Amino acid sequence: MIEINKLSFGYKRNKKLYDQLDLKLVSGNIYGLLGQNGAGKSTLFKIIMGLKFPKEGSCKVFGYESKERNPEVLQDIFLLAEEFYLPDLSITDYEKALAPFYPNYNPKQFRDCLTEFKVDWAGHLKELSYGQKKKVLIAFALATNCKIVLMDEPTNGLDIPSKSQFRKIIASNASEERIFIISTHQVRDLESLIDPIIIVDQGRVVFNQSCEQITDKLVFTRQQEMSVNNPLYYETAIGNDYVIGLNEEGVNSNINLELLFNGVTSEPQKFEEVFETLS
Ligand SMILES: Nc1ncnc2c1ncn2[C@@H]1O[C@H](COP(=O)(O)OP(=O)(O)OP(=O)(O)O)[C@@H](O)[C@H]1O
Repeated sequence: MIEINKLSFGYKRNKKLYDQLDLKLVSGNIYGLLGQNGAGKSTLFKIIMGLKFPKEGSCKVFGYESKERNPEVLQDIFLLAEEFYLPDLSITDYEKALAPFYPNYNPKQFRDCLTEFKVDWAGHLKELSYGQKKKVLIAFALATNCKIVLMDEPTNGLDIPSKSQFRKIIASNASEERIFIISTHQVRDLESLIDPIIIVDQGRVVFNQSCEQITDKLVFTRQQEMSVNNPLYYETAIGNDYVIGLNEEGVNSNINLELLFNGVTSEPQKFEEVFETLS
């Protein structure tokens, strides 16, 4: 549904942010997009939305080049940006102004989601806190029923109970026809929701695996709990060694996303080899 082929992009002429990027994203998934600050996550969203154009290669959404900004594509794709502007309107006027762009918009879904988030839908946007504004945008994004929903750091600014509500709401809105791509640094907020995991680093996708593939091939443990020979990656914390090893014994462990991210970004080749040789 989203096909990126040999895409190169840079803001400056002589400096490429992405170089020959290949990526295929299919419906029925809630992708987690991880990368260090400046890795290019927001830029990738802009390219998919047709807000930035590839310098080389292509980015196709539903078979159309995203740079063409085809209206049929735009009515089925929604970007919740990390930084956003909301006009000086009541929530209902905001809804009235934007909903007509989305043919599958469902007003009941919008109100139900706001009620779940404890935001009064009869309120005014200017009177809301940052977190409440974000909840309005999340609710609106879901109510558009767009087939592709891109969310840039959606849990930033949400309070603790809202983060688990967010996971619940996204999971209940996911379907075989939709693609969610959620970029985040708050991996703990989204553990158990995002799958597959994509990691971008230095202009390329260094990791793109489903959680099943990850737990099949890797084991996440503490050296004190299970002895791992030749760990792929380890971190020492107070009194503990957190380890990623090869899952040679067929053990079922929980993915430690923070550890995985640190491992893949510090030694991408090691992880690439594991997933290439074992697949
Ligand atoms: N409009 C712009 N003009 C020039 N450079 C830009 C522009 N927008 C982003 N960049 C640069 O492109 C790189 C990627 O930025 P981007 O915002 O896509 O990263 P990100 O992965 O989303 O980062 P973060 O996790 O900090 O939000 C950064 O080095 C940034 O400085």
